[in-house]
Amino acid sequence: MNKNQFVPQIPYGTRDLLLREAKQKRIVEGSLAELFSRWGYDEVVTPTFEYMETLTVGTGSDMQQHVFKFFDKNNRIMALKPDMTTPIARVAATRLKETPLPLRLFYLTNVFRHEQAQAGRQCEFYQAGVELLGAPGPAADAEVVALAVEAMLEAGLTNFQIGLGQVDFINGIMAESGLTPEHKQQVKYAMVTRDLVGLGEILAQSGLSKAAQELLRQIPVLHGHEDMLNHAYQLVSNDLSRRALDNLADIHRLLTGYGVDRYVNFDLGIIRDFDYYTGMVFEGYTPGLGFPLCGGGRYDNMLASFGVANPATGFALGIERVLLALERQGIGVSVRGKDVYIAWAEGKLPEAIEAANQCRKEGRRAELALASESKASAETVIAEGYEELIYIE
Ligand SMILES: N[C@@H](Cc1c[nH]c[nH+]1)C(=O)O
Repeated sequence: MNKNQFVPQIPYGTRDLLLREAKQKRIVEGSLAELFSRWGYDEVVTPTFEYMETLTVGTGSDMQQHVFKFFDKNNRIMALKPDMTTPIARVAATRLKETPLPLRLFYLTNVFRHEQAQAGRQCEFYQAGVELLGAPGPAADAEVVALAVEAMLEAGLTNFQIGLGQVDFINGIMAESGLTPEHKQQVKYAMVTRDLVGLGEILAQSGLSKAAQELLRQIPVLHGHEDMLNHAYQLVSNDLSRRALDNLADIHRLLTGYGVDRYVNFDLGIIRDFDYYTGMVFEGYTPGLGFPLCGGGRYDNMLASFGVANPATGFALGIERVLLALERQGIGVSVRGKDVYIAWAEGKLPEAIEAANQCRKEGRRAELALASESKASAETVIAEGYEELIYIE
């Protein structure tokens, strides 16, 4: 081989989805689009990139470090969208401003974030998600969580759990703790990354009372069912945290009505990696995958930053993560095989084209040979997975 031969590479954190994987992706996305539409959601498509200042309005400072930025011809800073929640809030506050609420929107798209790449975590990845805009109460939150459960079932997963949390539980504790803003940020970061040792160290240096430290240290392990909520209620005395727990109980009651409560437990340690959440938050986990399959929550302040104050809630599901989980759990996505191979003897191409047209009209997947061949050689293709050989002679 020529030593100087150019070996093209793809950028860090990107992947080619080939053949079977691309087909599986399309099948899963297709069934999710139908599911969302059965629940009354309409699709929206927004640009791949936005002005950086638009994304800054929506996403917090932490996420901005993960955004891919570039300049347009006029030197304005652009960014590849790191999620769809901010672009949808922009659309809802501008072009869809006059549309009656609530608005139910869904999307299937690629998004971009600088990440430490590994299987299931790439810098470019695909999301399916919904945003429910203009509805403040637990009914909207329960709808979104129930739809997330249905989306995972629709994709073929059965073994998963949703952890349901509420950001105000922690906010209430933080507010009464007297932590400095800097320490608050560090505590939150340790909780997002589930770094319990780090959390312990930060608290030890915080100057808080032993009781306050103990309470904050417990948050990441506060997960379970109703009895855990009751226990948490006893731990806190501030209004904000208690209202957060009441809100979770209300949402959970509705999830029982949806028949999905067995997939949901409470997890008060959930803090998502976007700063925009203002209420319930959730993440979906499955065995064998070290990061969430889906996540979402309520974000009531984002639309106001675009000039139209409206509450909102939503979630997104990682398509590659779902495919990876299906593969690791040995669950096949049934991908349609090859139906017919049409081969032809010397001079018979026109008849073979006609046969191929006919098969395709009947909805069969027909592959037409591009050169004449003997019947014996054509017959070997059956071993390649075609269901039928048509030989024109
Ligand atoms: N945009 C969030 C998910 C979400 C949708 N709506 C609210 N949250 C994410 O990418 O994780």
